Amino acid sequence: MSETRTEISSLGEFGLIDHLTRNFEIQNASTILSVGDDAAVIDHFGKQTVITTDLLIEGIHFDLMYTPLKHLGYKSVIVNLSDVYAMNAIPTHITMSIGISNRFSVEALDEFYEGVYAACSKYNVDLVGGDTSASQKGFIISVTGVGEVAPDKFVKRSTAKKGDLVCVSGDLGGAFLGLTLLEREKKIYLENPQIQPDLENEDYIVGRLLKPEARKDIIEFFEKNDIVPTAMMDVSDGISSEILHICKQSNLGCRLYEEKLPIAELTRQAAFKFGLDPTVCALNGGEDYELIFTLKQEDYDKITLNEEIAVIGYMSELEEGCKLLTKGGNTFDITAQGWNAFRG
Ligand SMILES: Nc1ncnc2c1ncn2[C@@H]1O[C@H](COP(=O)(O)OP(=O)(O)OP(=O)(O)O)[C@@H](O)[C@H]1O
Ligand SMILES: Cc1ncc(C[n+]2csc(CCOP(=O)(O)O)c2C)c(N)n1
Ligand SMILES: [Mg+2]
Repeated sequence: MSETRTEISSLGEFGLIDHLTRNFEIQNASTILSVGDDAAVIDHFGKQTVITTDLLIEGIHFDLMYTPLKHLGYKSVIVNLSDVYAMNAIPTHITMSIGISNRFSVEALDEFYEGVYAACSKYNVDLVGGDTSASQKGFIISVTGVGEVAPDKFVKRSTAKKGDLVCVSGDLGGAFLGLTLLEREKKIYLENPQIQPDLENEDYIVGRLLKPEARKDIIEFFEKNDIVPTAMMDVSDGISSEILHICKQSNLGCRLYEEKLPIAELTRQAAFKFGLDPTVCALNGGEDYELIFTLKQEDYDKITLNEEIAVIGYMSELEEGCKLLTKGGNTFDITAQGWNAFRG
């Protein structure tokens, strides 16, 4: 960020909006009308439209003490696009609404929007509107994403079938360990501001928290290989919570295998350093923004080539419950211990 500090009041609300959106170029033919009117107009030319919205609140979803604004702008878009991909759809448009306190300067918001635009450009999404307001305390962000999908190719949570394979993309638990590390360093710093944060060799887990990506590649892989998952959702709260949503909504049980859970070596090492069980971090951590999905068994051969996809179990009868088979041969009930903003 530059050294100058421009007060938002010097631009006014409309001046600020013009300032923040002045250089943005439209990338999608479906964007008929963008920023500047009462609403945007989108024409999806015969495709179906998916729409999803997310709220991010300072102190609940992010801490500005260790979150650079550019990363926050990027992540705010990513968490939303992840929900669009989780419907097997391609995101095309977002709106971005912000509530800002007078702590923020125009330069600070420029930095946030640099991240927003970086994500839009990487994922070919147009920012077509939003809303801007003052907030008495804390930074509030609301993102709405719109995407398109071929008629009836969208994938719900409720349509898994007995015997289907349970799969997950990427690896799990890293973001939670990044958060654990940054919270620890924050506490040390607050107790003794002379001590510099010790983040050496922790780029991977910190990156998983602060700069997640959405799994566009997995949706493109499905399209290319003629795969339509039977059910899918994204992993924001932790896979234990997410698989229970799929089971409940599909009226089925499941059996997952601890040894099959994809956990990066760097995540495993970080867990041991904190005296935590990597499996528990992978199951309950949250903010992985990976995709969990179920597939017909006959699609197994098609996915073995993709190293970014792990088969972690299968769907069973409702009566069999939702179980985790441990490396030691024990069976546990999977419980929803994932992230919950309302837990006291
Ligand atoms: N205040 C609300 N009013 C109306 N619908 C809501 C409200 N809050 C959530 N929903 C809807 O409830 C469903 C579940 O929402 P939830 O936010 O738990 O799922 P999610 O989008 O997968 O989670 P995440 O926010 O972590 O991405 C979605 O269909 C969502 O649109
Ligand atoms: C300061 C701070 N506190 C907690 C967390 C952890 N966290 C925030 S949102 C979320 C899951 C998805 O939320 P939602 O379901 O609301 O989209 C998790 C695990 C964090 N990153 N920063
Ligand atoms: Mg979701």
